[in-house]
Formats: sequence, C-alpha cells, structure tokens
Amino acid sequence: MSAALLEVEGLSVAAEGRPLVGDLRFAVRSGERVGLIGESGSGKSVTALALMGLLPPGLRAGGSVRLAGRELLGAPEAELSRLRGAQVSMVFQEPMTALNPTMRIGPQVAEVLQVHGRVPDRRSAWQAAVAALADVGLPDPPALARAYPHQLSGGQRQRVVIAIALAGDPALLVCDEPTSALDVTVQGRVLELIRRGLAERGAGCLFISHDLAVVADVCERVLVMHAGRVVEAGPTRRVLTRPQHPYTRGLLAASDLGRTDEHGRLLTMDRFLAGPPPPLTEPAPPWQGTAEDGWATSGGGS
Ligand SMILES: Nc1ncnc2c1ncn2[C@@H]1O[C@H](COP(=O)(O)OP(=O)(O)OP(=O)(O)O)[C@@H](O)[C@H]1O
Repeated sequence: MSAALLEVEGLSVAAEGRPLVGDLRFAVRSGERVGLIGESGSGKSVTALALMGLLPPGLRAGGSVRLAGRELLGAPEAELSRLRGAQVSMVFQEPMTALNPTMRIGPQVAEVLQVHGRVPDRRSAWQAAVAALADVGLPDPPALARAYPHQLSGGQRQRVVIAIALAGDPALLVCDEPTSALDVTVQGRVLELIRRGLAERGAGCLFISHDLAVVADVCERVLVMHAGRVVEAGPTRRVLTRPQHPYTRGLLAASDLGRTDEHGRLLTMDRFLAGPPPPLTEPAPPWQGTAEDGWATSGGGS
C-alpha cells in the first residue's frame, strides 16, 4: 500500500482550554480526494486551519500532522511558510479573502510563482502568470492579468485563487467550501478545474463541504465530523448510500439526497455516484471503517 501523503494522528484543537476538535485520525494518499463533511460548527474549518498551521490566535493544536513524513505541528513559521504553496495549498470559500483587492491579478499570480522559485525573473513570472490564468480557463488572460479582483465575477476570482493555489504544484490541496459562494451554474466548472489540477499533479486533496452532492461528485472517500470528532469514515458511495452512524443518517436525511426507496435505500445519491449501487444483500461494514477505508486505527495501524 502506498504511504500516506498526509497523516493526522490524535489531532486536537482547543480555544483557551475548551476543546473544539478532538483525537482526529485520518490519512490522505497522493492522488486521493477525501471529503470532510458535517454540520456547521462541527469543526471542519478549524481542522483545515490546523493542518495548514493557520489557526487564529487563541486556538492551540496538539497531536501530530505529518505531510510526506514531515511533522507540521510545532514546526517553525519560516518552515511552514516555505511549505505552504509548494507542498500544501488551500482554497477558501470566499475568493476575496484570498486575493489582495488593491493589487492587479497578474502580479498576485506572478508573485507566488517567484516566491516558489518557479521562474527566474519578473518578465518570465508575468508570462507564466498569464499562462496559469489561461490554464484555469479564464478569458483573455493578458487583459485579465491587468484587472483588479473586483472587476472579475465570483467564479473568475475563484479560478484565480485556484491558479494561485496550484502555482507551486502542491502535493496536497485543502479546499474549504470552494464552490459554496458561487452560482450553481459555475460550481460544476470550478469543481472540474480542481479535479483536473489535482489529476495533472497527482496531488491529494482534503475537500470540505456541507454539500453532500458535491462531495459525492468529487471525493473517493469521506470523513463525517460531528462535534469535533470523526464519527464515520469510508468510501464515499458506502458512507452516503449505507450510512452506519446515526449522525451520518441524520445528515443525509436532512439533505436533498436523503430520499429513500421502499427498502430504505437512498435513491437520489445514485445520480451523483459513478458505478452501480451496492446490492441490498451486501453485509454492512462496521461504521468505524477499516484500514482500507483509510481509517487510521487508534492502535496506530496503517
Ligand atoms: N477563533 C475561534 N475562537 C474560538 N472558537 C472558535 C474559533 N473559530 C471557530 N471556533 C469554534 O470552533 C467550532 C468549530 O468551528 P468550525 O468553523 O471549524 O466549524 P465548521 O464545521 O467549519 O462550520 P461551517 O460549516 O459553518 O464553517 C465552533 O464551535 C466554533 O464556534
């Protein structure tokens, strides 16, 4: 089995002693897209920020987060800054928070390419920035590179953010609700862009979303978070069609995808999942998942 790209063991986050996230254990392999779902306030964003070393003041993380074998928790800020963008990048829900509103688009992309040593000088940085904007499907990239963020649509801004996040060819992309602020009409195209960017780089992805249809569309595996803990993990199809934990069942029932047939089998999810539905006779796996599901066991098994 290939070694995990991201290994999270016993991750906890607390705010002045109040636990927000506790004892998280999971792994993401290269090229794998893992969803993190759960209701608002369950701890998804705090988890993502802890992985990135970007927790706000007052929040403290404990445990272990290893990226390609390197421990990130407690690593010096200078080392984390080097890793961010080059090894791990993040795409947030609201692209305006990631972009500098007073700076034209082109220099923002060029700056990232230069910081990561992808280009030798400013001139080639500009050319590479225009190419990166073309690569994420933006129209008239040379003109767009001269625009300010407010002159772009929300979807175009998120494409720029994705171009920036992918500019350093990261091994891991952390996406926190990357399409939630976008029109439904552009969501699919932005998701396709993320999928393609990951596939071209063989990068892994932790994909946070409250939208189960989006997670079903993007992720091979899913972690279900409730009150700061992962309560269920496994292949997306299994978790979303045959949830084992009562919380996951509730989450599905509350979603648009929760409609069931006379056997209690979830119907609508099949529209979003590739391949045939699991047979009704198949025995249900244990809800806590197996090592094959990518569920890191508390005994430290792989
Ligand atoms: N800076 C902070 N200080 C104290 N508590 C915080 C801070 N940021 C988040 N929290 C708390 O941590 C918990 C988890 O929040 P988090 O934002 O991770 O949830 P979430 O699952 O991402 O929700 P949403 O889907 O609404 O973004 C919540 O109880 C929240 O109030």
